[in-house]
Amino acid sequence: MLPAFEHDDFFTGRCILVNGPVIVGAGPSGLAVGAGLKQQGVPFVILERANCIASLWQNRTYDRLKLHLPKQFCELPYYPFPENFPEYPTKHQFINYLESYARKFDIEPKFNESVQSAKYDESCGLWRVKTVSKDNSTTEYICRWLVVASGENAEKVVPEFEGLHEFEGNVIHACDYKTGGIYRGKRVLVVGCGNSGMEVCLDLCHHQASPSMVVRSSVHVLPREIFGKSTFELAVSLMKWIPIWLVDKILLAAARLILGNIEKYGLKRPTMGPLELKNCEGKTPVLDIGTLSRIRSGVELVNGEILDVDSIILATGYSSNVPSWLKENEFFSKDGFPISPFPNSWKGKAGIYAVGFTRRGLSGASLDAIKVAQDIGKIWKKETKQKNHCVGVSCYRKPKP
Ligand SMILES: Cc1cc2nc3c(=O)[nH]c(=O)nc-3n(C[C@H](O)[C@H](O)[C@H](O)COP(=O)(O)OP(=O)(O)OC[C@H]3O[C@@H](n4cnc5c(N)ncnc54)[C@H](O)[C@@H]3O)c2cc1C
Ligand SMILES: NC(=O)C1=CN([C@@H]2O[C@H](COP(=O)(O)OP(=O)(O)OC[C@H]3O[C@@H](n4cnc5c(N)ncnc54)[C@H](OP(=O)(O)O)[C@@H]3O)[C@@H](O)[C@H]2O)C=CC1
Ligand SMILES: O=C(O)C(=O)Cc1c[nH]c2ccccc12
Repeated sequence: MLPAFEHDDFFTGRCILVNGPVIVGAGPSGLAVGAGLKQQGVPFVILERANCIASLWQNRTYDRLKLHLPKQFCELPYYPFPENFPEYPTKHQFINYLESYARKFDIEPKFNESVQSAKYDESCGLWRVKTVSKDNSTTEYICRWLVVASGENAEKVVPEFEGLHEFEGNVIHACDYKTGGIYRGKRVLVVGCGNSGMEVCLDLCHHQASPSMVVRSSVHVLPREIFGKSTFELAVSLMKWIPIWLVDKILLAAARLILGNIEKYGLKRPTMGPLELKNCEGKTPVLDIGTLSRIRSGVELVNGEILDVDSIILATGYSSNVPSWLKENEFFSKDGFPISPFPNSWKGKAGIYAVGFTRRGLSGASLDAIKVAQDIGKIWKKETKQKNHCVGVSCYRKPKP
């Protein structure tokens, strides 16, 4: 049955019926679901607001970025990284991999289509997904399944603070920072001490700028490696055997041994351990790739002082944008993340799915993608078989004798 149009919902653009799921976002999550569906012969449409795949990686990250988890935790399903990739691939290597991933599975997202709203139409049991493109034309996609893969980092968080509007220097968000060339010899205030803030500071140091970092609350900094083994890998192995709080204790002891007492640089540690904090609140620990040694080599601690700076970089994080377009309140909460925690966050009612919202980076996204593609594939095949059977019956004509 085709959807009934409501009075208050008058729509003038194109209308496209999709025989399969609509996937919102062509980042690693959307591509991984696409690959799983392609393998089963299930048709789908990926809607992407940018003009390329993985726009977070291509357009909103700095040049020097490398994956900070070892490569085995960052591969997408069904297609491994090339063998010559280093332990921590560069962003360019990762982007090349994603491009070949899309090519391998013949995934062609619809670019420049930003999803403005998605609503379940109970009258026909279908999702109605409206997009607007660059030329302002609108399209409505109608489908049985909706896969939300728009990312945990869809929008930048830009805080308001006193004096920001009067400040005459240059203010950017970390997502617009590429390299420190233009900051040579300048005093730069970096607001935020997550992985972005830390790595932007390090890059500024490499470019002979003088960064100061605002540390609002507390942060766990861990060495990226512990005795030659990736901290993340070590944590994952330990968690199979011992409780998470004990793993945290071990990580913190190792961090103390390797990094020393970081509190003396003004970096207070949260009371909860690093992995528990990541699990409970989604706050990612900083994996140090050299910033700490720069702090040691001489950054002053400023507290309540007035700082004279030339530029500001807001490394204040990101948010999901799902609440701005998804008209639904059972599966996603107001913060733009699924209400049910991992591992039950991938499937909702009425054909809605979420991929890449478990705060477990690329490995979490891959796990979601496999489950979602399998689930949709199973239902799609069953329904398609039934439909074909029906069509077969209705088209049957008794041959003339
Ligand atoms: C600087 C940085 C470094 C990171 N490094 C690592 C790492 O080393 N290892 C790791 O595991 N994770 C890392 N992450 C986490 C990151 O979330 C994942 O790497 C990955 O990008 C998540 O993929 P995704 O497809 O879920 O989201 P995204 O990559 O954000 O892709 C979502 C896509 O959806 C599109 N979109 C959003 N809203 C709409 C809309 N309304 N309509 C249409 N399209 C829309 C976006 O344009 C985007 O292309 C990093 C994150 C950042 C910010
Ligand atoms: N190499 C890599 O792989 C990298 C990975 N990433 C990943 O990208 C994701 C996003 O990281 P990131 O961009 O660092 O964001 P985060 O959300 O991790 O960190 C944001 C930081 O900004 C601070 N902050 C927010 N608002 C304010 C404010 N108004 N005043 C002062 N401080 C403020 C936060 O402080 P508070 O804690 O007090 O809220 C926090 O320190 C993470 O998952 C991270 O791991 C990022 C960079 C590199
Ligand atoms: O980089 C990110 O955003 C990630 O979410 C990767 C990640 C998942 N679990 C972690 C635990 C410690 C450090 C990074 C991660």
